[in-house]
Amino acid sequence: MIEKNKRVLLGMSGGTDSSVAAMRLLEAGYEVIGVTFRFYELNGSTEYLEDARNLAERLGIRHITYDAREIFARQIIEYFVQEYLAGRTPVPCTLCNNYLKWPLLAKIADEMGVFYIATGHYARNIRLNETVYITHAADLDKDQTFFLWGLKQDILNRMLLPMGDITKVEARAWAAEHGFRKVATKKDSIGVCFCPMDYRTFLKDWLVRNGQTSVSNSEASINDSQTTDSDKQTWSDRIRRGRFIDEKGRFIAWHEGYPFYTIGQRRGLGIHLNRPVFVKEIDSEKNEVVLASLSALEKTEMWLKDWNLVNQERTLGRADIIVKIRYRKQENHGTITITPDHLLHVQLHEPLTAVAPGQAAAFYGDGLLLGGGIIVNAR
Ligand SMILES: Nc1ncnc2c1ncn2[C@@H]1O[C@H](COP(=O)(O)OP(=O)(O)OP(=O)(O)O)[C@@H](O)[C@H]1O
Repeated sequence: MIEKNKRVLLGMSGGTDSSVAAMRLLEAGYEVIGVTFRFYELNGSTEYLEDARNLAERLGIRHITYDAREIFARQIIEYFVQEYLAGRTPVPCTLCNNYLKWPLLAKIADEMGVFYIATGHYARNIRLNETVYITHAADLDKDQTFFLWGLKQDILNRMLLPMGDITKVEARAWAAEHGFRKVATKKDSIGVCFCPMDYRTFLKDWLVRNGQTSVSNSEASINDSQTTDSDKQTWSDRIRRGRFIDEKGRFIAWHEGYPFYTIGQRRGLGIHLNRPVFVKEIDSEKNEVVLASLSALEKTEMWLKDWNLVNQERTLGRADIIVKIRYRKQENHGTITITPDHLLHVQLHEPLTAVAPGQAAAFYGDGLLLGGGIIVNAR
């Protein structure tokens, strides 16, 4: 058991939030060690590493880098692509936070004999009767609790969240007042870190690049050529022109390939009808995308896998649980139970549209983040 001293390992991305978090932890009297994970480098840029290093140097704190590119590529990027290829909607940030970022922080902290771990997430935590819960940030606009439902007590017990009590505007002002102009004026990161553009462009690039990788491997070894051909076949097979159909199976128009559409999507379908239509279903086997009116997308029940509940008593069977399937403000009410095959069943009290398999649902009650899971099915 590591002693709870005033040492903390902080994830430093080089961005405003984790930089201000470092300053706030120092001000609170902690000895801060910064770690920057190399997850993914957009266009090969390592400016974030330099920024984190420079800041650590200015603050006089120890800084290390940790190369997590391989595991990130496998666990997050490949999962992201495979989910779209399976006709589902992935949640890479949720997975990264719950299964990669926080567990890595804990692992490295353990190796260093450091108890506390921290990030610049906008969230707070609170201990109630020996259980630690995540709660909303003071800045509700920036609240990131939605991404943290999978964390368990081993992590929650050690978390410090220095940005939970301040707003982003205050964070920028704080950095500026302390003479850190670059930190104060950094742009907010938007969307998924490895895919800030439209995911369709990313998907196309990734598939082409991975197809090409196989080709170049086969050039190195002639014996590989058969595998390569079948790989190429798989990609081109999966992404090909298909049919937009209505709920009765009638042809509406051609689409570019089912992975380029998500449930609930209205824009960018490339078709013009005299009524608004939305993606209702994706059939990856048949390469068909069902379009329907918004009301046809309404669901009142969901089943979740890979779920986590911080406290079952506070969550199960209660009628006032808030269910969120989006990071942004949307919220709904539901009753949650465990099914005999160990899924979570969510009975929604008001219908929700655009519920997509693969997405996450998070639960809140009494102002606490109570857990969540990955949507397998909805009706
Ligand atoms: N590459 C990284 N290395 C170490 N920690 C990271 C890294 N990326 C993110 N984090 C940690 O996770 C937190 C949340 O990251 P996220 O990218 O979701 O938010 P953000 O608002 O862009 O944060 P920031 O302004 O600090 O970049 C960050 O504040 C930071 O503590």
